[in-house]
Amino acid sequence: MAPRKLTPPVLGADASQKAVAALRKHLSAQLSPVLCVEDAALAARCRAMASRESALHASQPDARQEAFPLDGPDWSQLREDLTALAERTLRRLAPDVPRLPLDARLCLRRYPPGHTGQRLGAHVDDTLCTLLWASTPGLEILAPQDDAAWNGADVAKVGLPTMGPPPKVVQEDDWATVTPPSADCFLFTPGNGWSGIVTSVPLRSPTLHRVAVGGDVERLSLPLLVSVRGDYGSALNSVGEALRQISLDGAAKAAEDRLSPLTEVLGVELLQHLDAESLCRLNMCARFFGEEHATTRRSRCEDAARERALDLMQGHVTGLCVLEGVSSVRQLGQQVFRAFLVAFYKSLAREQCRTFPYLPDGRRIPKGRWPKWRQDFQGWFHTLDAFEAGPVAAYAAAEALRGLAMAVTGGSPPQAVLDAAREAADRALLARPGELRVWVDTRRDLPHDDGRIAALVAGQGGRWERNYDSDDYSDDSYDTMFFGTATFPSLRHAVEVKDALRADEAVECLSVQYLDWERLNYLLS
Ligand SMILES: O=C(O)CCC(=O)C(=O)O
Ligand SMILES: [Fe+2]
Repeated sequence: MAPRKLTPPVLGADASQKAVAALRKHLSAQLSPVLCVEDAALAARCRAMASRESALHASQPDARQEAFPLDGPDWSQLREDLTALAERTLRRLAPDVPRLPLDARLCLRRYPPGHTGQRLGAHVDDTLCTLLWASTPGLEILAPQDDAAWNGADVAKVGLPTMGPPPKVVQEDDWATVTPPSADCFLFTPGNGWSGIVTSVPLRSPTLHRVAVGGDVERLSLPLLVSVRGDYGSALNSVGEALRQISLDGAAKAAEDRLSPLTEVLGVELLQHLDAESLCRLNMCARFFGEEHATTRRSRCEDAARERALDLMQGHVTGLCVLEGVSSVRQLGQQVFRAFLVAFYKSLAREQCRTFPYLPDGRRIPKGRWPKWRQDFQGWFHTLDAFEAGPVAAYAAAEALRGLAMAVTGGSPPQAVLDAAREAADRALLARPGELRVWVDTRRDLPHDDGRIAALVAGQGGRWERNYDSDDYSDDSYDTMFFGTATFPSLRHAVEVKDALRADEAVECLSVQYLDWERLNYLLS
């Protein structure tokens, strides 16, 4: 019996809000959801590049399926363009999902002619989502006749050994062949990581699929496997892994067994003591199995994160509360509050690595730790994470406050508000962790003064190094320059000794290496 054919709905470039809402419903309702995404130019590029690449590889005798890694600038460019299409698709379906950094893998699969039956076994992709171009149909998805009798846990168990009750078995006629409506289509399918991230489009299950293709035609495909990169990616993935375990080992029990028993055992107060990342992980679980707060409709973890972030913000937005005539950050109007968070994030993204390269525990701040876009529930974790990271957040908050005070008052905020923000920024700067190198210009290029300067610097735990003129090959011993560097254990150490250093007759002036770092120069002057 020829397999049934199934044509997925198309997400057109000009789809209305209503059409997109219908597609979301479709994704949520299907056991193995698939959408088509059209892009004629990209599809044509895939076709041309896939056949060119395939021609470079000799066929293995009897291979039912071969996969080739793709190297070189053309493939990198294509991967980027496909990833951009996947991201656009994702954002149209779930605009509330924060812009998480994505990673994508691309390979070429070749299904040589002359075989029948299954060519790539049934699986769910370990991705956030997958974008698939293929030269001909051949992808099959699970679409059982008794659809209503299946749930997500059944799909997760397909093909796996289990100790529990016998899993559902997929029959041959439970598969349907996906037939896109045109050759310009890509197939978009959610993977295992979807549900941990795209909570606004819940799924019955991610897409269980396989490839079965027969006949005399060679089939080529380019699957783009998209996942979330970085800390969040691994945090979310490990939660995804744990959740899969839970759903495999005891789905029925877990669905009933929400977060409340955990908090009953450990106490709700526990949530106050978790760091942002742990809270985020727990929240991910809570969103699956957790209890919502009856009035806020947020999960308990999300609520706890929000409360803690508000407490931490309280000290930083005093000036804003004064301007708005309220006494607590909780009373700030939603618009003002949002504007503050946007300004805070802008400032954080600008300052984090340059002014504050180190976290209080000595680690370097990883690039992109705080993404610019923070909305909805993950925003609270980013906010909390930032405020837990020491003075960098206090500095960003003070900077944000100053800009916002200007905007709120049409350019003339009360001096007291500006002064308070300035003071908060200076305090944050003085608490900057990590080494600081100070440039010291001297009045003479003679090394005679070095002992004195070195002693002053060493008094604050620092070290002094005179710069040498590497081009000076003359045999006099004074091939030293008019400057050197003093490296202090922290900025505060430098500020402690700056007056004594500047008072020394040998010292001309002090500066820090970043010339646009005006405030620090001011503090050191
Ligand atoms: O080749 C195909 O059409 C599907 C490939 C696939 O499912 C995968 O690479 O995960
Ligand atoms: Fe796949």
